[in-house]
Amino acid sequence: MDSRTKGKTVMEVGSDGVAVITLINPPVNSLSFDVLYNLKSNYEEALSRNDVKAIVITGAKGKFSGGFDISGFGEIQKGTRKEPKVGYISIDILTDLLEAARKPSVAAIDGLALGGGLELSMACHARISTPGAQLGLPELQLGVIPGFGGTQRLPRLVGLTKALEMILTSKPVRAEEGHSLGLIDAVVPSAELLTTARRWALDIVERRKPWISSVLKTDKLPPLGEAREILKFARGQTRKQAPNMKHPLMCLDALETGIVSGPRAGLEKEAEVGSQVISLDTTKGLIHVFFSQRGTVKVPGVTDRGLIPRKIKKVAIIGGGLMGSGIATALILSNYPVILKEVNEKFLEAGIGRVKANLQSRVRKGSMSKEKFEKTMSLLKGSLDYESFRDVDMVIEAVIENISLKQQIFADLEKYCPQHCILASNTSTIDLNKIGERTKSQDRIVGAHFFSPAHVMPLLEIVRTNHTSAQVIVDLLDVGKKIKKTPVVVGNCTGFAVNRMFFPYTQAAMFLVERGADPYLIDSAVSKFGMPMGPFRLCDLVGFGVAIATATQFIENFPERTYKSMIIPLMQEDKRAGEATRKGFYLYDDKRKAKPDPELKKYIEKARSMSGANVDPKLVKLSEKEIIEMTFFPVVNEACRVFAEGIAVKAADLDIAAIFGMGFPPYRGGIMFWADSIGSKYIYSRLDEWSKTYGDFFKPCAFLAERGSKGAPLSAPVEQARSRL
Ligand SMILES: C/C=C/C(=O)SCCNC(=O)CCNC(=O)[C@H](O)C(C)(C)COP(=O)(O)OP(=O)(O)OC[C@H]1O[C@@H](n2cnc3c(N)ncnc32)[C@H](O)[C@@H]1OP(=O)(O)O
Repeated sequence: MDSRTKGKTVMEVGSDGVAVITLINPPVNSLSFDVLYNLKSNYEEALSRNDVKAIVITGAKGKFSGGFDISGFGEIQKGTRKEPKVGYISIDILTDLLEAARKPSVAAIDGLALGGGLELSMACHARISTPGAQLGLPELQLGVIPGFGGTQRLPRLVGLTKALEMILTSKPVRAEEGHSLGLIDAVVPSAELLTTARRWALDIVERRKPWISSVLKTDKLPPLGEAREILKFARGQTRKQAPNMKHPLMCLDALETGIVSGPRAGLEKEAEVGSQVISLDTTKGLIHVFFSQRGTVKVPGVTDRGLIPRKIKKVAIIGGGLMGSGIATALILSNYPVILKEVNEKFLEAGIGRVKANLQSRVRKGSMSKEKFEKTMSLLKGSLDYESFRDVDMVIEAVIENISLKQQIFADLEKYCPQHCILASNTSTIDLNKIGERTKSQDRIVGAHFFSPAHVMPLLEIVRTNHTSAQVIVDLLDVGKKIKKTPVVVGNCTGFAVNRMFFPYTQAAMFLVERGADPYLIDSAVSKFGMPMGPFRLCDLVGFGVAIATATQFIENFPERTYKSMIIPLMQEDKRAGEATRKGFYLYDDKRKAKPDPELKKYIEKARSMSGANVDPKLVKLSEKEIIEMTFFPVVNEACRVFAEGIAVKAADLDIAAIFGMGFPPYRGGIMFWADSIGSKYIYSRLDEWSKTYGDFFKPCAFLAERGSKGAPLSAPVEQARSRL
């Protein structure tokens, strides 16, 4: 293969007259332009050869195809590749050459057929699959649409309602379900896949099996009036669920055109819309996220040293509170035997009870069987001492944020655990060097910062000190993968990456409110921006106890840029501690529905007089855009510090940390990507102006000042970084 080309296809013609074309582009046989153009020429050759009666398309090494090569979209966006003529792939190649051919084709699907992969198979005249293969159109998740005919063929094969569900949720179905839906014609063991597909193709030639062009099918489509109602409902839902994104509605336009005006018009509309969506900002953001998420496991100097992850056979967790029990749940769900240690019987029972409740909720929802529940729970053992720690491979400490308590625990762990055992702390803010101060095991001390609830939230912040060994990081990355978390490896400091970015966000909100801005308008603007909730609603959810404990760490460590508001401590004094007490910035009813509270004014006014702040008429009347800038530019500023200090090695890691740790909207590409879409010059100038008016909380850091003065991108690599990694 030429080193400049990405993938290829090969064709072999058998004595039975079947040409087998194999897609080859490791690791997932993505459909690069090279693969697609090769496929076209192989296909043309097969059609022209007299010794070929039928064609089978398959993928190399147990995978049909993971879809169009996503980096191709990036090349078109950057202008490094010219986009082919609109409709060239979906109409000229897949419809007019492949589906309309006078020789039939069968797709032999092993492992997966996603996106363009499934669309290619739907243009064939039959599909045979191996058991368990994943079949789906996940394009919307990437900001694009199923643009290789998927908007037209899927509804015709599985019906409009199911097709909408698959396309709008981006969720794949397994081959067995695909078979019952009519998407797959037969499910056969892997060893029989090719022989069955070949025979099926010849059976079509001999008219023993039907010759079906999916795009021409109409039997699964509802009558026009009903179809319009279904699409209207889908549009309403989409507007509600994805108000800041255009591409899902554009995808529905393509679907509707096909149903109303026929498949040819539908394919043309799909091609037109498919080309338009590539240049949407939201699409650029989502594609950036796809590659950045996969990039977090590539840590220079760590994962490029050929280290093999050691097998972690048993894990111990210290502390069965909310975090400890969540972490235990995540681990046993991935088959790790776990010892949960507590200080007394009562706490231990409560901790095990929480794990049980986490699993029982799955049983109630039907996502876990009773047998699986019993089997999973049997992996958990309780303990009140360290005796059972003698053969554990990893310990995760998850007790309250108290430095001396943690120091004592780590000193004990060094005594009881084997030499190779990884000593991890789930601290969310405390410097790991301080935690390990009383041990000699600095090389195996690491942060494993989970987010609550730990068995649900996808991020795992792996915190590395200057002493943590590369092997320990590699081991933890492997555990992260096995428990299905997105890991981000960061350096050691107060708050690490996520909490350091989080902190200015809530602080900015407090600052604005003390100067007269309406907290409920702030929450509403931030939710419209795409965060799951605003900063005040979030403080209520997290609880004021946690908020104050975290704030204390920041006040101690970064006093020059900490805004000290008394709003939360004043409410806490009055036994308003957030959602758990049914009162915080909001009032909560029995169903936990939040309602604004007029009494809040009282606390704000008191806090204002304590801090000596005045109502600022300009800040009272902020537009939504200004609210977003004043709450998120301080986050960008802190992210820049984190990046410049080498706490994060890549700006893209901060994007992933912000998305999975803070709930930053993925379609904005993450905090640094979003900042660059606005421009460093503008962000710098705003922060600079605010810092002159309102003080050092807004002061742009040196990194932002330097890049802002040149208008340079914030996410460009840091040269000669004082990397802590
Ligand atoms: C009009 C048509 C449009 C389209 O078809 S758009 C594309 C639609 N397809 C998808 O959205 C599928 C995206 N890929 C995935 O969901 C997953 O991947 C898989 C389920 C296919 C495999 O998952 P796992 O086994 O966990 O591997 P991994 O780490 O996600 O990926 C392995 C490497 O494969 C690259 N990759 C995967 N899919 C594509 C693709 N479609 N185009 C380009 N690269 C792809 C990744 O980036 C990574 O690469 P590295 O090892 O260098 O990190």
